[in-house]
Amino acid sequence: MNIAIIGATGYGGIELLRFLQHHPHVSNCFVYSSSQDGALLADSFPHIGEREGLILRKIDIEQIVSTCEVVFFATPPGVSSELAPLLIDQGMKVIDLSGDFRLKDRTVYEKWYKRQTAQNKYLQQAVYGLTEWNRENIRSAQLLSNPGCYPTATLLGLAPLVKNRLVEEDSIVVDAKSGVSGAGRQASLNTHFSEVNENVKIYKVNAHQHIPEIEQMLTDWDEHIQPITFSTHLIPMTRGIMATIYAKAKTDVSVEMLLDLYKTSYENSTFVRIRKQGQFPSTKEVYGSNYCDIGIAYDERTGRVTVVSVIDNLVKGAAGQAIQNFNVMMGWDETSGLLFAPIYP
Ligand SMILES: NC(=O)C1=CN([C@@H]2O[C@H](COP(=O)(O)OP(=O)(O)OC[C@H]3O[C@@H](n4cnc5c(N)ncnc54)[C@H](OP(=O)(O)O)[C@@H]3O)[C@@H](O)[C@H]2O)C=CC1
Ligand SMILES: CC(=O)N[C@@H](CCC(=O)OP(=O)(O)O)C(=O)O
Repeated sequence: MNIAIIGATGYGGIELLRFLQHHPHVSNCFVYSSSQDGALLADSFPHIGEREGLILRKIDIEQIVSTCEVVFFATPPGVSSELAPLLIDQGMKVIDLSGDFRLKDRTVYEKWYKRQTAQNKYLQQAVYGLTEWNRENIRSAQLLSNPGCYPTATLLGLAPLVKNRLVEEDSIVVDAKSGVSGAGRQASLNTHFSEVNENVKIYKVNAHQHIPEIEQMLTDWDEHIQPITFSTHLIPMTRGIMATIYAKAKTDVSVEMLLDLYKTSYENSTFVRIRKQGQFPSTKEVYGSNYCDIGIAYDERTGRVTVVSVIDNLVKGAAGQAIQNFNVMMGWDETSGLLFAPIYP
């Protein structure tokens, strides 16, 4: 199968290439750029090596349709909403790593992203790719909207609690931290070394674009769920997200019962690993891999559950989950090309 990657000169795009070049069902990856037509991808990323000979091509829809079967977008907001419909209308399969197709209500997208997105019919057609909880719909998807990095960690951590109505609907608080690669490769004031090093910064307080994405999924699972408190922090590391989630239990629960529930919920999900009682994951334990590791505690004094969920933002939070969804869409083993162990230390 031939694959197109649009946005290959960015972090999400180059991570897609890292996995897809070794994928058992992919023969060729073609890489596209809006700014570097004809250049070697190795000029942007010398680590891939010039011998790979990957030349960046101009984004030409007709050329892509005639060469490739599946198109991945790893582009900033506003790009896929413009280009993906042209591919969809010609029967192509599209997997979008951006937020353009994640929110079903255009007015909600416009409020949080402060820009326009695609026509409603494409938003309704898009299938949300939180793989572990939407496999049936993903199998028949033509337009796959890959979840955001923070929503992936948060929703995988919350799903068993919310789906089983175990927590008070208005009690969910998420404290999340991310490495700097989550902001992409382009330099900015907020992400340059001396701003980030030896520093922890909270950002987009009560205004993060992932809040409506998380709430959309939670209310699909339980319509009574109330708005959540969700805070994001930038921390001095390259990759990784930790979402620490707090919620008040509705009924008497125990940590043993919660661990059993999580293990059962994810028993058929290779990429979600539940820690033993008293053990909690750290971001390095999933670095470079498609795993989401989860630890759980219950405080009998407060009646609150704490869930700790970690992922690599560029893998399970972006390229890895996109390929997991690609595998499901194509009817292959969900883990194809993805069973790399985390890099440790
Ligand atoms: N980084 C992360 O951890 C995650 C990112 N995402 C999402 O994935 C997408 C890509 O993110 P990331 O790789 O980090 O971003 P980067 O900024 O690293 O890369 C984005 C790439 O998009 C291309 N691009 C820019 N403008 C245009 C345009 N007008 N038309 C076509 N291509 C364009 C650029 O390549 P060129 O100039 O060569 O065209 C650029 O290299 C974003 O929407 C992001 O929100 C989702 C989850 C996690
Ligand atoms: C560290 C950092 O800046 N992270 C980004 C995550 C970007 C992302 O995944 O946003 P999309 O919803 O557009 O895909 C942020 O917080 O906005």
